[in-house]
Amino acid sequence: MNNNKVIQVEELTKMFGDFSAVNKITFEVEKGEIFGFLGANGAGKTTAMKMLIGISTPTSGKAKVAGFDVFTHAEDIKKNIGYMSQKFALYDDLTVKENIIFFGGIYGLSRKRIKEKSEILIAELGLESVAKKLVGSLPLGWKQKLSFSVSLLHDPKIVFLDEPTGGVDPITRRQFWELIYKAAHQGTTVFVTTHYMDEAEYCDRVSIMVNGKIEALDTPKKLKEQFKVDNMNDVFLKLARG
Ligand SMILES: Nc1ncnc2c1ncn2[C@@H]1O[C@H](COP(=O)(O)OP(=O)(O)OP(=O)(O)O)[C@@H](O)[C@H]1O
Repeated sequence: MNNNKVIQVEELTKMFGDFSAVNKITFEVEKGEIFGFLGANGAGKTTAMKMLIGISTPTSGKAKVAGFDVFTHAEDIKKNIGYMSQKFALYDDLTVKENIIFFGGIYGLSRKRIKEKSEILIAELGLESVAKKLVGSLPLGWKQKLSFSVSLLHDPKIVFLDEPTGGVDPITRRQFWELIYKAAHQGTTVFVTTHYMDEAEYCDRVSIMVNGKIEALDTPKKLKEQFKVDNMNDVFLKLARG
């Protein structure tokens, strides 16, 4: 595999009975790229992402993630990726520090490494004053930033973010995106689904799924040119709403 291609997908398909939830999608994502994965509700994003993170076997097609084949090496994929969603966050009844220690353990980090990482992470996020507080007592935006950092504890090549900023205000979302940029600058590939079109503008490239197919894929700038509109919201409306 070309080392710069962290995701390689060819004609990937998932059928539920006669229904193609994901219908022959083909794309590649490079190292350090922020790849936006957009589509209206029911377009097939979650189904596609589940195949890429190794928890759902495709019906047909090919896909490699972090160098591993989704058909034959799904377990290796799980160990080598980060994952964060709005729904799966941290444990509310553990403190900030305890969550880091807990997830560090799950990811197989040594005690020494967990200690180092937790100090760096708490300092980077400016969480010193709340390190011993229960995560449940923190505002949602802080939880999401912490959850993102925790998903990177084991230095994965790629992190999958499933609507990571749902429900928080635009300023907090912007701060969250600063963390995404930082991870990408350090070489982590970011695969992100979102319903916020301002966030689509922040991606290096964006794909838009409609009824199981990728109907458009390019940089936000080129997509706006192609559809002759001046924002991603209008690109999305033209495609996803017909
Ligand atoms: N296990 C399943 N069995 C049958 N149909 C399914 C199953 N999972 C998903 N689908 C269908 O596949 C289609 C795509 O669903 P999917 O959840 O992937 O969409 P999505 O783009 O992630 O939507 P959302 O933004 O609402 O999460 C939908 O029509 C859904 O009803």
